[in-house]
Amino acid sequence: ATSPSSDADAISRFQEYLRIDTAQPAPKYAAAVDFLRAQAAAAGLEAQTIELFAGKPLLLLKWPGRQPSLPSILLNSHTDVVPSEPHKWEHPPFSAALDEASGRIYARGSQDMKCVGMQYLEAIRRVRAAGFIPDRNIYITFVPDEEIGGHEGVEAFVESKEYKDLNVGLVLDEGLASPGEEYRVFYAERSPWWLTIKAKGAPGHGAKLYDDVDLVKSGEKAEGDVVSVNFAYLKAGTQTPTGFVMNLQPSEAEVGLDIRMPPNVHVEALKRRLVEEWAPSSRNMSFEFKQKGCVLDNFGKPAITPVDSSNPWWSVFEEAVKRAGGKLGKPEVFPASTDARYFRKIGIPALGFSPMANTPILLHDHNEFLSKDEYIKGIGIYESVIKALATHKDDARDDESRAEL
Ligand SMILES: CSCC[C@H](NC=O)C(=O)O
Ligand SMILES: [Zn+2]
Ligand SMILES: [Zn+2]
Repeated sequence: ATSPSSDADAISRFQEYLRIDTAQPAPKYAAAVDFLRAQAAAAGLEAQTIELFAGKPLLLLKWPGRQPSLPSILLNSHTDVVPSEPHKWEHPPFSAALDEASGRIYARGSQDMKCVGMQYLEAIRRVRAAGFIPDRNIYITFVPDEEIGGHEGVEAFVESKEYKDLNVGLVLDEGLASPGEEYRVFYAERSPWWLTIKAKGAPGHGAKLYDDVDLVKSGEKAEGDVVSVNFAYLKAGTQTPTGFVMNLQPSEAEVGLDIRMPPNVHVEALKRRLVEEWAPSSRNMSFEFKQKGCVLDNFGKPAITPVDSSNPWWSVFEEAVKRAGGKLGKPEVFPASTDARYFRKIGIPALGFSPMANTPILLHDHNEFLSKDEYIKGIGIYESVIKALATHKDDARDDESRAEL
């Protein structure tokens, strides 16, 4: 049970975390980890800082279970946030200003995803205080660098001895806010392919004609189910203090494309198109991937976490959300990318879930906010989810797959 005063304390702690400027490209990771270690101590959790790369600490917390040989649960969140344009915000992005009238807390990271990291900790404090002890080990990770691809974060972590020792059975990671009353949950995601295409040609008179770069925009279907191709930038032309020169054929042009690939997409067809149509070398064009996420897992299958009876964790999760009074929408493919892909790639089931209903989707946007009521409700959801996932069900009526848990 929660009291208004403990809720108020939880909100203050959330604001404190939000006030730490962990924006890329220079996140204050040390400050975040110091704060989180203090929170972990208050929640009675064991803490270990793992620095696989200098200056990129990954905080691993542990709540030991009664039966440590069971597969464990890993609750993941990233500590970094994307940059912001402060002058376009109503409240400074690291003020965590609480608008009293609306109850909204404004901050970069309020949705993506400092809320989730703190909600895990608050939920654990509450279920511990109520005397709950998990059967399986519960781990909580606070990871760096998700927003820049996770290469020196979770991608490296899942290959480490530290990770392998955890015997992870299920990962929870981030999802998205939902403007409606149903929470959203994600069982897969689109892979990021960040592509630059360069065109080279002879400089000279601007009246010479060259072909344009042929670019495609995606059609409209479910957000996560289509390939999307978005311009990130276009770099060309010759600039002088008075503007771009019109009658000078540039010798180089470059386009940056943010491509997102759904897990079931026909990768070879797109690659062929790229080589033959978008950047043919016969036209002095070249391309380079700045990011190229895997569509398939290490076993050659689409990197998807089953959300049916073949995945015994799924029904436990689904029922726990319901029990706490939450409604779940139909499981979706995450339209962007998260660290969950690195777990799915090595065959570990991972669900993307950020319990924010009745909330506009503002991740990476100006004036990102979360209302304090939704934040507190989310803690209640995690209390239910953590208790359910932490409990070993071995009664006879359960099917074989459930028994494996
Ligand atoms: C190349 S990984 C980038 C990860 C980032 N994640 C969430 O916004 C994204 O742009 O989807
Ligand atoms: Zn995120
Ligand atoms: Zn993000």
